[in-house]
Amino acid sequence: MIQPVRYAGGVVHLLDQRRLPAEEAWQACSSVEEVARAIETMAVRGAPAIGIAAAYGVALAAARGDSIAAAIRRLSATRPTAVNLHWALARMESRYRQLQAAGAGPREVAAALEAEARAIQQEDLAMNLRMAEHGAALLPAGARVLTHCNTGALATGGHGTALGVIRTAWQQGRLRHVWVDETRPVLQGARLTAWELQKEGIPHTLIVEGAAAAVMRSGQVDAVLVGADRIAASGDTANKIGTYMLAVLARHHGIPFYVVAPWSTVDAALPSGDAIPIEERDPREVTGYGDVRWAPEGTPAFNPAFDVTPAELITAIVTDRGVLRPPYRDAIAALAVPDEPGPPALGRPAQDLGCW
Ligand SMILES: CSC[C@H]1O[C@H](OP(=O)(O)O)[C@H](O)[C@@H]1O
Repeated sequence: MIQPVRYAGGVVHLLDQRRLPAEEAWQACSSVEEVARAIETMAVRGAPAIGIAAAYGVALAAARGDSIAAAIRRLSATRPTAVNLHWALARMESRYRQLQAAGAGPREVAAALEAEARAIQQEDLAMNLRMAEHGAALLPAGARVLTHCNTGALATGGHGTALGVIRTAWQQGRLRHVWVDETRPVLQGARLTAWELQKEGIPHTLIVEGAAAAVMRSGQVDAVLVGADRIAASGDTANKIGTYMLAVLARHHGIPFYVVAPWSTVDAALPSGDAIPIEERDPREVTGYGDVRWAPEGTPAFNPAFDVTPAELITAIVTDRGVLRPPYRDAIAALAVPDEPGPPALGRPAQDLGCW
């Protein structure tokens, strides 16, 4: 099974997703700064996977006797939209406060924080497997689905979210074909989803985003499956740029539009999608790729990494706790666990936890 994040002996090992599919290269991060830069440059990416990487970054800080507070602050500042990152850091912070209150020494703290990060990773895999069963049951036999970006094992603790549903549907013999959106500008679909599907022999066809409407109109799509980076209490969902466009197209063509995400992606404290921070990335990701520039030098470009799909365009939200149907505010409230640690309120910097 593909696991893009590993940890051993105070080093975070990341399968460098910028270099896939050409080469499977691992990056060894021996400092919090290296982990933070790997998240910012998308060497590791995908909402759950960056949460897992950040959690191991905190464990790495403890193993090296570095400031936990400084590590959490730095890692919190890497990418704003994916709530899993902030949820994971809040959980690591909470565990560290417990250890401090108990008077734990440095070695005990390091071991406990490594165990907490490993639990986050293992729980994510378990959530994905549960979610995939819920999602596959929604698909007709012989389903032809369209998916956006990469929501597979590369983006999570394993198996995947939307792509996890696709994997499970394939294993159950319910899936016929996958339309893979290339997903400009970083091409997570063309580079990463195609790589994952090819490795498992799952039938798929790569398309440019601009072809999605025609493919839907041709009657060759039974469902659209996407992941999420943050789901507000209203059900409004932030996901990779281009998702909102697919939701509008799916509604126009009468095709079910499913969001698939673990509960760690739900930000129940956020009333609506209007307040979800949308990461803006380097315009050079739009004007070219790597060393190749296709727009004229100096061309202005707008590069939001995500957009928000209004809840009314979402047929169902598939989570590890079950399938949510509208009205989502009620459905989310019904599944929320009272006093469950959630992500910090938007914009709250990591509290100073005190340093050694
Ligand atoms: C299960 S991954 C969720 C989400 O993360 C991706 O964003 P990025 O590649 O920028 O990290 C994409 O929005 C996926 O749908």
